[in-house]
Amino acid sequence: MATRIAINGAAGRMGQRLVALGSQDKSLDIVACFEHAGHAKFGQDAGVVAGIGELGVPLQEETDAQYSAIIDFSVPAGAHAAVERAVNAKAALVMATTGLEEEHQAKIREAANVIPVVWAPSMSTTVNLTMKLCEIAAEALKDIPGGADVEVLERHHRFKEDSPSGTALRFGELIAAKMGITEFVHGREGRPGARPHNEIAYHAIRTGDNPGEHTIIFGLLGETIEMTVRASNRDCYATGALQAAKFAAGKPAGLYNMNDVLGL
Ligand SMILES: NC(=O)C1=CN([C@@H]2O[C@H](COP(=O)(O)OP(=O)(O)OC[C@H]3O[C@@H](n4cnc5c(N)ncnc54)[C@H](O)[C@@H]3O)[C@@H](O)[C@H]2O)C=CC1
Ligand SMILES: O=C(O)C1=N[C@H](C(=O)O)C[C@H](O)C1
Repeated sequence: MATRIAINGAAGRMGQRLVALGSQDKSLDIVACFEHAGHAKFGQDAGVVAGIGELGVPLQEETDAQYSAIIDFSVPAGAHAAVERAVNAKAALVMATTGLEEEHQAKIREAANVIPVVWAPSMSTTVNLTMKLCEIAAEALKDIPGGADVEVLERHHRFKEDSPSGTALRFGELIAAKMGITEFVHGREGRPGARPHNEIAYHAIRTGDNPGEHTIIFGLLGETIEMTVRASNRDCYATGALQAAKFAAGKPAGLYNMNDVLGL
């Protein structure tokens, strides 16, 4: 039987790709498409808005439909609403929105006591694989003579509201945990002085319509290793999120990540 899903933020850049790809997947049934009532296309058919023709599901704030998973790609307030919807519906939650304040993050952790939650800053297979590779590099380089300097560069479209990306922050956290790094900086200017080893720096570039790329640099004295992972469109995130919804629906309550979903 198909997994019945709801999409939160359904008229957004990601929401539209979820509607388009989810509607082609015979193992899924999109039964609700939530949007902010102030959206210019609120009330219109979600499939028409996504450019795939009539889906029979409007952009709405409420639904009577039953669903077993809800996927959220929206904004912090929308993510908060998605948590409440998931808990009330006893449905699984796939949380993809980034830039969440601590209060929103606490709500997600609390929800995971009663429902299954897949929470990840990137639903992409190659990004999650690169995270694993960076952990291997960090472990190998943590005690290298002369030290290894770690910097995380990310590039995204001009419309992105949060910086640095949630993915960049996760790369930094994972590497810091392996290397025992405790300081984080965001860009540099003036005369900050010689670079300390106990620091990871983030650099966020915002141009055009870039769907997302991350470069992680481990700079040694005499050689450098860089890992770059790059999306050419948003479908890598959408397919990962749809896979996460199928994975989580019906699972025991708890916090899961994309390694669980992808078996990494
Ligand atoms: N985890 C992942 O793999 C990925 C995460 N993201 C994150 O997803 C989020 C959304 O990204 P985009 O689709 O590019 O943004 P977007 O701005 O195109 O879409 C957000 C949508 O949420 C809607 N919205 C606002 N308030 C809402 C509410 N209260 N309830 C329901 N919907 C509401 C907006 O009207 C808009 O249509 C961002 O935080 C982004 O960083 C984006 C791509 C991949
Ligand atoms: O806003 C985006 O577009 C993206 N956001 C996510 C993030 O902040 O990490 C994931 C992806 O890089 C695209």
